[in-house]
Amino acid sequence: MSRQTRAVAQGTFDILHPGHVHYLRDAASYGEELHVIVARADNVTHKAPPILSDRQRVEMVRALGVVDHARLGHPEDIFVPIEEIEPDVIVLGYDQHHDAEGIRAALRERGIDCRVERATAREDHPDELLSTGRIVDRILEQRG
Ligand SMILES: Cc1cc2nc3c(=O)[nH]c(=O)nc-3n(C[C@H](O)[C@H](O)[C@H](O)COP(=O)(O)O)c2cc1C
Ligand SMILES: Nc1ncnc2c1ncn2[C@@H]1O[C@H](COP(=O)(O)OP(=O)(O)OP(=O)(O)O)[C@@H](O)[C@H]1O
Repeated sequence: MSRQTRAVAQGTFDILHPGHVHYLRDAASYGEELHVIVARADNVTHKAPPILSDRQRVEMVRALGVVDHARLGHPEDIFVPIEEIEPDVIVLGYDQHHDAEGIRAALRERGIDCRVERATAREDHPDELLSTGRIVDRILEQRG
């Protein structure tokens, strides 16, 4: 029997919101099995560090119905989990700072045969806060 096609999504996933659910559903539509790599807090250097622990963020992502497998990322080399998962496609988030061409080049260099696609954004709705940063700001405004 042929194996299921694997899609990979990745991110910090600190304080889950419907934007995360949209991304993971979109990523899941690229394959039959969705694997999620949760960034280690030590590697989140491009924005404020996550509020919740590595362990808690992985547990919450793993509990989502759309997710088949979730794991904590590697401490140093983001391509180690990719080599282990052997995905058919990596789906970048709509606003993820990673450059798709740069990732494709790194994959080629390592001999990994895998597509790189970009997910769509969830449309803003007046009753939704679709950003962890904005949720934290709202908490500080209302409870700080
Ligand atoms: C293909 C790919 C693999 C990744 N693997 C890891 C990893 O092994 N360990 C890790 O800490 N972060 C990993 N990341 C996450 C990024 O390093 C970065 O922290 C992540 O995009 C979080 O940013 P965001 O929440 O703003 O999207 C990976 C990202 C990509 C695109
Ligand atoms: N509104 C949204 N629509 C679609 N995808 C989203 C949305 N918000 C987050 N994502 C995606 O979810 C993944 C993880 O996002 P991340 O953990 O950085 O959350 P965030 O809410 O964007 O954080 P912050 O507000 O701190 O920047 C990223 O790939 C990101 O593109």
